Amino acid sequence: MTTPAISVKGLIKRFGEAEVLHGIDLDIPQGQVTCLIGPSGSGKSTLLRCMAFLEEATDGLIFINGEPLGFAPGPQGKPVRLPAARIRAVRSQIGMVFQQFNLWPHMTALGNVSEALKTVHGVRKNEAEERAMIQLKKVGLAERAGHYPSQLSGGQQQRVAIARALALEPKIMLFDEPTSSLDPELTGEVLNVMRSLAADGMTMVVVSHEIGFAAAVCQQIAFLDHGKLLMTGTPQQIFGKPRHPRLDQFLDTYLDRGAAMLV
Ligand SMILES: Nc1ncnc2c1ncn2[C@@H]1O[C@H](COP(=O)(O)OP(=O)(O)OP(=O)(O)O)[C@@H](O)[C@H]1O
Repeated sequence: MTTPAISVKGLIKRFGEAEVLHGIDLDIPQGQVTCLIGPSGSGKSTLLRCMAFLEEATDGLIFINGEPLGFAPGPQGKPVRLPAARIRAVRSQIGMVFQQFNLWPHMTALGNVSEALKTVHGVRKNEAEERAMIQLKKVGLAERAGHYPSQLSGGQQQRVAIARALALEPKIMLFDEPTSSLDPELTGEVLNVMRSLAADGMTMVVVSHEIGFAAAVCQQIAFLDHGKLLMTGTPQQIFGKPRHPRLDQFLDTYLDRGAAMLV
């Protein structure tokens, strides 16, 4: 069997006294798109952020392409923290895109995409800009390379943010509500870029309220509710009838946002 791109085992996350993830087990298959859906506050972003080691798990383990992320199994079964260099190496396989684009306002699109290649990876300016242009082409923004964020629409800014993540050549891309701050027209252009990444075989995990996108593009849907993974399956298994009553309740809330097609 192929090693999952990400394997989450018994993940528990507490913020102080509050436990928000209660023991999650989830495999993210290679080359597929997995969508995390669920009501607000169910723990989707926290789970995604743990997968990127932006949050440390309180307990449990996460493996990226078979390698432990952050913590490895210790002698008494207790997770043991790995050295920072090891964490960085495993983490570098992951690219992340957030709801807020967080572009540097004083840099052009090309500057934003090439910056980390130069400063973090020590790539020479010319090569970094060549590689950045390849990614800007991929997201359909080659002709906007010289524009500053203030001269770009929200959708274009998010596409630059995607290109910036792709420039570091991740094996896995995580998206945390990438279209939530965009109006429907601009949402479509970002989802199209994500569709084409999926068609290229990129492993992706997407937290999204775009149920239509989840149904059409994802091979796996994971439904979270109150910090528990209630169901995992294909869109047909998850959205087909009869449905879990909690899922029906959740979909009812989102009917005006693309889920009507599922009913
Ligand atoms: N840094 C934090 N400190 C304390 N509590 C947090 C923190 N981050 C998240 N939480 C809590 O964890 C729970 C899960 O939050 P999370 O953002 O993961 O949910 P979500 O499903 O992504 O919600 P939404 O769809 O609204 O973004 C919530 O109760 C939230 O208040």
